Amino acid sequence: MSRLFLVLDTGAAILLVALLFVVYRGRQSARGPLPPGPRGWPLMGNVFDMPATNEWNTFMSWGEKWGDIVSVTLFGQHIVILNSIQHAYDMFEKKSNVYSDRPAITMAGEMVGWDRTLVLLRYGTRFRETRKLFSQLIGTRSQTERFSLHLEHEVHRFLRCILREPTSVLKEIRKTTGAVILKMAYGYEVQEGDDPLVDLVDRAVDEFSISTRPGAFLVDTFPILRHVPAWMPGASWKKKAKVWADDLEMTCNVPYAFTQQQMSAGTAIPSFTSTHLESNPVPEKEIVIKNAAFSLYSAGADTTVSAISTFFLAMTCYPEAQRKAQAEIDAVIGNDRLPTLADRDKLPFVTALCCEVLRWQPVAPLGVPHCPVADDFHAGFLIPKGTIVFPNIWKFLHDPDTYANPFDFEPERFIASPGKTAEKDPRQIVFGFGRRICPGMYLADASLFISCAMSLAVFDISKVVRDGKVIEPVIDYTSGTISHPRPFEFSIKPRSANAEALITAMHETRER
Ligand code: HEM
Repeated sequence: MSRLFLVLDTGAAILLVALLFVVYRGRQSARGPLPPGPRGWPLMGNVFDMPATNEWNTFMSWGEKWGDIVSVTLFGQHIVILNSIQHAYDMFEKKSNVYSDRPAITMAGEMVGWDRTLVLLRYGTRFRETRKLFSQLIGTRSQTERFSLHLEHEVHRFLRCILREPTSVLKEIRKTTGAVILKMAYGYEVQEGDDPLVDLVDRAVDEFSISTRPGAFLVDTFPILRHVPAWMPGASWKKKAKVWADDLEMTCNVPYAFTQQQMSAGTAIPSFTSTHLESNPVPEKEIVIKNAAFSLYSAGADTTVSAISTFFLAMTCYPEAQRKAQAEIDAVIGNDRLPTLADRDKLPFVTALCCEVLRWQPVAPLGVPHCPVADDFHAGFLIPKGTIVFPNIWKFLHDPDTYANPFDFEPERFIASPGKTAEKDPRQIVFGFGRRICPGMYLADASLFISCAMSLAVFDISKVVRDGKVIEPVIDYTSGTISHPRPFEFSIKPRSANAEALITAMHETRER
C-alpha cells in the first residue's frame, strides 16, 4: 500500500512540477519572443521531435527551416540550437560573462557524479581554480611542447605494436592516448597488453557520452524523478545511474591512490598530481587537484581517440590525400628518420590534413552546451536564464558558405594559393568557445599531428581487398557527446623494408 502511495505521490509531484513549468515558461515567453522552432505539444513540448541518433543532422535541418537560432522545449526546459558560427562567437565569446555556465544535468552530473569534472563544473570559484591548474600545465603551445618527447615516444610504441599486430590499430590508439595522459596526470606507465586503468576509464567515458546525450533521460527535465525508487517499472535508468556512479568513483580514485602510494614509496614519476601534492595542499585544494587530474584524463583520452580513428578512416577512403602527405614527408624529412613535433611548421600539407580530419567528422558534433546565468536578448530573441544552448559544431564545419564541398575530404582547402585564400581553420571551431574553450586543445593538436605524421611516414593505409573485391569502409558515426567512427575495415602495411627498420630502430634507441 505504501508503495502505491509513493507511486501516486510521485505522479502527482510530476504533474505539479509540469504545470508550474508551463505557467512559468508562459510568463517568460511573454517577456520577449523565443527563437522559432518546431511546434511542440502542450506540456511535453518537443519530446517527439527530438532525434534519437545523429542529433546534429536533425538540428541542421531545423536550421534550414527555422533559421540560425532554433528553440525547442522539453517539458518546459528551453533548448536552443545555434546553426551559425557567428552566433556562437557573439554569444559565448562576446557575452562570456553570461554564457559560461553549464546546465545542471541531473543524470550525468548529480546522479552519476560527472559534475565533479571540469567539463560539467558550474561557473564559479572551483571552475576558475581548475582552469588555472590546466592552463599552468598545457595552456599554450609552448607549454605543451615540454611533453613532445613523451608524445613521440608513445607514438613510436604505437607504430611498433601496429607492425607486430596490424589488426589492433583501433585498440592501440586507445592505449596510446591513455598512456600519454595517464603519465602526465598521474605518472602511471601503462602495461604491455591490456591495461586495467585504460579499460576502466574507457568504460566510464563511454558512459559519460551516453548519459549526456540531449533528451536521453527524463530525469534531466524533471529532477524530482531522481526520487523514484529503482524497483518501479520503467526506472531501470536508476540502476544504470548507480552502476555508472560506481564506475566513475573507481576511475577517479584508483589512479589517484596509485600516485599517493608511489609518492610515499619515493618512486613517483613527476606528474600533474605529484607536483601539486608535494606542496601539501589543504583538503579543499586536494579535492580540486584530484578532480582536475581526473578531468584531464576523462576529457582528453576519448576525444583524441576519436580524432585519430577518423584519420585512419579518412586515409582509407582518400588515397590521394595520403599520397600527397607521404610525398611531403619524404621530401622534407627523408627516409632515415621519423617526423617529430619540431617538424610541424615544415609540413604544411600534413598540418592541413590534420585540420581536415578535425573538420570532416568533428569529435564533439554538438560541443558541450553552455548555459546563460541571466536572461539575454540576442538577435531579437529572448534566451531565458537556464536555457541549454548547443553550438551545432557539425553544421558550422559543413556550412557551404564557409567550406567548399563540405562533405569531401580536401586538406588543400587550408592551403592558400595564388588567387585562393585558405578556408577557415577548424581549430577555431572544434574546440568550443569563450571561457569554456577546450583547455586541452594544444595537447590534442600535437597528439593528432604526431600520430598522423609518424603513421604516414612508415605505413600505407588502404581499403581491404577480399577475393579480388575492394571492400568499401562504412562511414558511420556513433551518437552522443563524443562521436566515434563505428568499426571499419582497412589494411595497413609498412611502406618499405626501410620503413620497417625505422620503426624498430627508433624504438631501440628510445628505450635504451
Ligand atoms: C581532438 C580532441 C579534442 C576535441 C575536439 C575537444 C573538444 C572540446 C570541446 C568542443 C569542448 C567544449 C568547449 C565549450 O564548452 O565550448 C571541450 C571541453 C573540454 N576539453 Fe576538450 N577536446 C579535445 C581534446 C581534449 C584534451 C586532450 C583534453 C585534456 C587533456 C581536453 C580537456 C577538456 C576539458 C577539461 C574540457 C572542459 C572545459 C570546461 O568546461 O571549462 N580536451 N573540448
